[in-house]
Amino acid sequence: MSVVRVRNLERHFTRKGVLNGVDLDIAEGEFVALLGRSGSGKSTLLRALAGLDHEARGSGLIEVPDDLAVVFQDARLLPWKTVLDNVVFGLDGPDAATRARTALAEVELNGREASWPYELSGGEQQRVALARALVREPRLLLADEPFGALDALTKIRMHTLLRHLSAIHRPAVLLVTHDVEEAIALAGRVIVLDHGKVAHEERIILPDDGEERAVRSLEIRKKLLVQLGVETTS
Ligand SMILES: Nc1ncnc2c1ncn2[C@@H]1O[C@H](COP(=O)(O)OP(=O)(O)OP(=O)(O)O)[C@@H](O)[C@H]1O
Repeated sequence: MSVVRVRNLERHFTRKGVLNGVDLDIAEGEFVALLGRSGSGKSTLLRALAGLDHEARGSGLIEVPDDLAVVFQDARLLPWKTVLDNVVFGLDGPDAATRARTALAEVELNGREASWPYELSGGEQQRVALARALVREPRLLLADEPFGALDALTKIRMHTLLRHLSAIHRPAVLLVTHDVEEAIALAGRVIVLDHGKVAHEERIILPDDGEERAVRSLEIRKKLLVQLGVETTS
Protein backbone atom coordinates (compact mmCIF):
# COMPACT_ATOMS: atom_id res chain seq x y z
CA MET A 1 0.00 0.00 0.00
CA SER A 2 1.27 3.47 -0.86
CA VAL A 3 1.95 5.91 1.95
CA VAL A 4 2.86 8.65 -0.51
CA ARG A 5 1.15 9.21 -3.83
CA VAL A 6 2.15 12.15 -5.99
CA ARG A 7 0.81 12.70 -9.47
CA ASN A 8 1.78 15.35 -11.98
CA LEU A 9 2.99 17.78 -9.34
CA GLU A 10 4.06 21.13 -10.70
CA ARG A 11 5.56 24.11 -8.93
CA HIS A 12 6.54 27.34 -10.57
CA PHE A 13 8.42 30.23 -9.00
CA THR A 14 7.76 33.39 -10.99
CA ARG A 15 8.14 32.10 -14.54
CA LYS A 16 10.44 29.23 -13.71
CA GLY A 17 9.11 25.65 -13.58
CA VAL A 18 10.89 23.94 -10.68
CA LEU A 19 8.69 20.84 -10.44
CA ASN A 20 7.49 19.84 -13.87
CA GLY A 21 5.13 16.92 -13.41
CA VAL A 22 6.49 14.72 -10.62
CA ASP A 23 4.98 11.27 -10.13
CA LEU A 24 6.04 9.37 -7.04
CA ASP A 25 4.81 6.47 -4.93
CA ILE A 26 6.34 5.34 -1.66
CA ALA A 27 5.14 2.12 -0.08
CA GLU A 28 4.56 1.47 3.62
CA GLY A 29 7.97 1.14 5.34
CA GLU A 30 9.93 1.79 2.15
CA PHE A 31 13.17 3.80 2.28
CA VAL A 32 13.60 6.04 -0.76
CA ALA A 33 16.51 8.39 -1.39
CA LEU A 34 16.10 11.40 -3.65
CA LEU A 35 19.19 12.47 -5.55
CA GLY A 36 19.57 15.25 -8.06
CA ARG A 37 21.83 18.04 -9.09
CA SER A 38 21.74 21.29 -7.17
CA GLY A 39 18.57 23.15 -8.12
CA SER A 40 16.81 20.09 -9.53
CA GLY A 41 13.88 20.60 -7.15
CA LYS A 42 14.56 18.08 -4.34
CA SER A 43 13.87 20.41 -1.43
CA THR A 44 10.91 21.94 -3.24
CA LEU A 45 9.39 18.47 -3.59
CA LEU A 46 10.07 17.61 0.05
CA ARG A 47 8.55 20.89 1.25
CA ALA A 48 5.47 20.26 -0.86
CA LEU A 49 5.07 16.79 0.70
CA ALA A 50 5.64 18.20 4.19
CA GLY A 51 2.82 20.70 3.67
CA LEU A 52 5.25 23.58 4.09
CA ASP A 53 4.55 25.00 0.64
CA HIS A 54 0.90 25.99 0.53
CA GLU A 55 1.06 27.03 -3.07
CA ALA A 56 2.12 23.56 -4.17
CA ARG A 57 -1.29 22.29 -3.15
CA GLY A 58 -3.86 22.24 -5.88
CA SER A 59 -1.34 21.49 -8.60
CA GLY A 60 -1.46 17.79 -9.31
CA LEU A 61 -2.12 15.31 -6.53
CA ILE A 62 -0.30 14.99 -3.21
CA GLU A 63 -1.39 12.25 -0.84
CA VAL A 64 0.61 11.91 2.37
CA PRO A 65 -0.38 10.62 5.81
CA ASP A 66 -1.25 13.13 8.54
CA ASP A 67 1.31 11.60 10.85
CA LEU A 68 4.47 12.62 9.09
CA ALA A 69 7.67 14.00 10.60
CA VAL A 70 10.35 16.16 9.04
CA VAL A 71 14.05 16.54 9.81
CA PHE A 72 16.31 19.12 8.24
CA GLN A 73 20.04 19.70 7.87
CA ASP A 74 20.01 21.80 11.04
CA ALA A 75 18.37 20.17 14.05
CA ARG A 76 16.05 23.13 14.76
CA LEU A 77 15.81 22.37 18.48
CA LEU A 78 14.13 24.83 20.82
CA PRO A 79 17.11 26.48 22.56
CA TRP A 80 15.16 27.33 25.71
CA LYS A 81 14.13 23.72 26.34
CA THR A 82 16.25 20.83 27.59
CA VAL A 83 16.96 17.83 25.38
CA LEU A 84 14.18 15.85 27.06
CA ASP A 85 11.68 18.69 26.78
CA ASN A 86 12.51 19.12 23.11
CA VAL A 87 11.47 15.52 22.52
CA VAL A 88 8.45 15.69 24.83
CA PHE A 89 7.21 18.95 23.29
CA GLY A 90 3.84 18.37 21.64
CA LEU A 91 3.56 14.75 22.79
CA ASP A 92 0.31 13.76 24.49
CA GLY A 93 -0.42 11.28 27.23
CA PRO A 94 0.77 10.49 30.75
CA ASP A 95 3.64 8.39 29.36
CA ALA A 96 5.04 11.18 27.16
CA ALA A 97 8.21 11.63 29.22
CA THR A 98 8.83 7.87 29.34
CA ARG A 99 8.43 7.58 25.57
CA ALA A 100 10.77 10.53 25.08
CA ARG A 101 13.38 8.92 27.35
CA THR A 102 13.12 5.67 25.39
CA ALA A 103 13.55 7.56 22.12
CA LEU A 104 16.62 9.33 23.49
CA ALA A 105 18.08 6.00 24.57
CA GLU A 106 17.50 4.69 21.05
CA VAL A 107 19.65 7.50 19.66
CA GLU A 108 22.23 6.79 22.35
CA LEU A 109 21.66 10.01 24.28
CA ASN A 110 20.62 8.57 27.62
CA GLY A 111 22.21 10.64 30.33
CA ARG A 112 21.89 13.82 28.26
CA GLU A 113 18.19 14.46 28.96
CA ALA A 114 18.88 17.52 31.14
CA SER A 115 21.41 19.09 28.75
CA TRP A 116 20.66 22.21 26.77
CA PRO A 117 20.88 22.10 22.96
CA TYR A 118 23.93 24.42 22.94
CA GLU A 119 25.81 21.87 25.05
CA LEU A 120 25.50 19.22 22.32
CA SER A 121 27.63 18.63 19.23
CA GLY A 122 26.06 18.91 15.78
CA GLY A 123 25.71 15.13 15.51
CA GLU A 124 24.13 14.89 18.97
CA GLN A 125 21.67 17.67 18.12
CA GLN A 126 20.75 15.81 14.98
CA ARG A 127 20.16 12.67 17.04
CA VAL A 128 17.76 14.63 19.27
CA ALA A 129 15.96 15.77 16.12
CA LEU A 130 15.67 12.13 15.01
CA ALA A 131 14.37 11.09 18.44
CA ARG A 132 11.83 13.92 18.34
CA ALA A 133 10.67 12.80 14.91
CA LEU A 134 10.50 9.07 15.62
CA VAL A 135 8.96 9.20 19.11
CA ARG A 136 5.69 10.04 17.35
CA GLU A 137 5.90 6.79 15.35
CA PRO A 138 5.19 8.63 12.08
CA ARG A 139 4.14 6.64 9.03
CA LEU A 140 6.31 8.94 6.94
CA LEU A 141 9.67 10.53 7.71
CA LEU A 142 10.82 13.30 5.37
CA ALA A 143 14.50 14.13 5.72
CA ASP A 144 16.22 16.97 3.87
CA GLU A 145 20.00 16.47 3.93
CA PRO A 146 19.89 15.54 7.63
CA PHE A 147 23.57 14.59 7.74
CA GLY A 148 24.82 17.19 5.25
CA ALA A 149 26.55 19.31 7.87
CA LEU A 150 28.25 16.45 9.74
CA ASP A 151 31.83 15.23 9.40
CA ALA A 152 32.45 11.98 7.53
CA LEU A 153 32.89 9.80 10.62
CA THR A 154 29.79 11.11 12.40
CA LYS A 155 27.89 10.67 9.16
CA ILE A 156 28.75 6.96 9.02
CA ARG A 157 27.62 6.54 12.64
CA MET A 158 24.37 8.31 11.80
CA HIS A 159 23.82 6.00 8.83
CA THR A 160 24.12 2.95 11.08
CA LEU A 161 21.79 4.55 13.59
CA LEU A 162 19.18 5.54 11.01
CA ARG A 163 19.26 2.05 9.46
CA HIS A 164 18.73 0.57 12.92
CA LEU A 165 15.94 3.02 13.81
CA SER A 166 14.08 2.58 10.56
CA ALA A 167 14.22 -1.20 11.02
CA ILE A 168 12.56 -0.78 14.44
CA HIS A 169 10.01 1.92 13.65
CA ARG A 170 9.46 1.08 9.96
CA PRO A 171 8.34 4.51 8.78
CA ALA A 172 8.34 5.15 5.05
CA VAL A 173 11.31 7.47 4.49
CA LEU A 174 12.09 10.02 1.80
CA LEU A 175 15.68 11.15 2.23
CA VAL A 176 16.98 14.08 0.17
CA THR A 177 20.73 13.83 -0.22
CA HIS A 178 23.64 14.92 -2.40
CA ASP A 179 25.62 11.92 -1.30
CA VAL A 180 25.42 8.94 -3.67
CA GLU A 181 27.13 6.60 -1.17
CA GLU A 182 24.64 7.63 1.51
CA ALA A 183 21.73 6.93 -0.82
CA ILE A 184 23.07 3.45 -1.68
CA ALA A 185 23.90 2.63 1.94
CA LEU A 186 20.47 3.53 3.26
CA ALA A 187 17.80 3.30 0.62
CA GLY A 188 15.94 0.42 -0.98
CA ARG A 189 15.22 2.63 -3.97
CA VAL A 190 16.94 5.73 -5.31
CA ILE A 191 15.16 8.32 -7.40
CA VAL A 192 17.03 10.86 -9.50
CA LEU A 193 15.29 14.16 -10.05
CA ASP A 194 16.31 16.24 -13.05
CA HIS A 195 14.76 19.59 -13.94
CA GLY A 196 11.83 18.86 -11.67
CA LYS A 197 11.00 15.45 -13.11
CA VAL A 198 11.81 11.88 -12.08
CA ALA A 199 14.58 10.99 -14.51
CA HIS A 200 15.69 7.62 -13.14
CA GLU A 201 14.82 5.02 -10.53
CA GLU A 202 17.18 2.40 -9.17
CA ARG A 203 16.32 -0.47 -6.86
CA ILE A 204 19.16 -1.10 -4.42
CA ILE A 205 19.57 -4.80 -3.88
CA LEU A 206 22.95 -5.63 -2.41
CA PRO A 207 24.31 -9.14 -1.80
CA ASP A 208 25.20 -10.09 1.79
CA ASP A 209 28.71 -11.15 0.90
CA GLY A 210 31.12 -8.29 1.66
CA GLU A 211 33.13 -8.43 -1.54
CA GLU A 212 30.15 -8.90 -3.86
CA ARG A 213 28.37 -6.16 -1.99
CA ALA A 214 31.22 -3.72 -2.52
CA VAL A 215 31.38 -4.55 -6.24
CA ARG A 216 27.61 -4.15 -6.71
CA SER A 217 27.62 -0.86 -4.72
CA LEU A 218 30.33 0.49 -7.01
CA GLU A 219 28.36 -0.51 -10.11
CA ILE A 220 25.26 1.23 -8.81
CA ARG A 221 27.30 4.27 -7.80
CA LYS A 222 28.72 4.55 -11.31
CA LYS A 223 25.28 4.24 -12.86
CA LEU A 224 23.84 6.91 -10.58
CA LEU A 225 26.74 9.28 -11.21
CA VAL A 226 26.11 8.97 -14.95
CA GLN A 227 22.45 9.80 -14.30
CA LEU A 228 23.59 12.82 -12.33
CA GLY A 229 25.72 13.95 -15.25
CA VAL A 230 29.01 13.30 -13.48
CA GLU A 231 31.66 11.68 -15.66
CA THR A 232 33.42 8.83 -13.91
CA THR A 233 36.50 6.87 -14.73
CA SER A 234 36.50 4.69 -11.59
N1 LIG B 1 10.79 30.34 -2.61
C1 LIG B 1 11.42 30.34 -3.80
N2 LIG B 1 11.34 31.37 -4.63
C2 LIG B 1 11.96 31.38 -5.83
N3 LIG B 1 12.69 30.34 -6.30
C3 LIG B 1 12.80 29.28 -5.51
C4 LIG B 1 12.17 29.20 -4.22
N4 LIG B 1 12.48 27.99 -3.66
C5 LIG B 1 13.25 27.36 -4.57
N5 LIG B 1 13.44 28.11 -5.67
C6 LIG B 1 14.23 27.73 -6.85
O1 LIG B 1 13.84 26.43 -7.23
C7 LIG B 1 14.95 25.71 -7.72
C8 LIG B 1 15.03 24.37 -7.00
O2 LIG B 1 15.34 24.60 -5.63
P1 LIG B 1 15.46 23.38 -4.60
O3 LIG B 1 15.88 23.98 -3.31
O4 LIG B 1 14.23 22.56 -4.65
O5 LIG B 1 16.65 22.55 -5.27
P2 LIG B 1 17.47 21.35 -4.68
O6 LIG B 1 17.44 20.27 -5.71
O7 LIG B 1 16.99 20.98 -3.32
O8 LIG B 1 18.91 22.01 -4.63
P3 LIG B 1 20.14 21.80 -3.63
O9 LIG B 1 20.62 20.41 -3.89
O10 LIG B 1 21.12 22.83 -4.08
O11 LIG B 1 19.65 22.01 -2.24
C9 LIG B 1 16.18 26.59 -7.50
O12 LIG B 1 16.54 27.16 -8.74
C10 LIG B 1 15.69 27.63 -6.53
O13 LIG B 1 16.33 28.87 -6.76
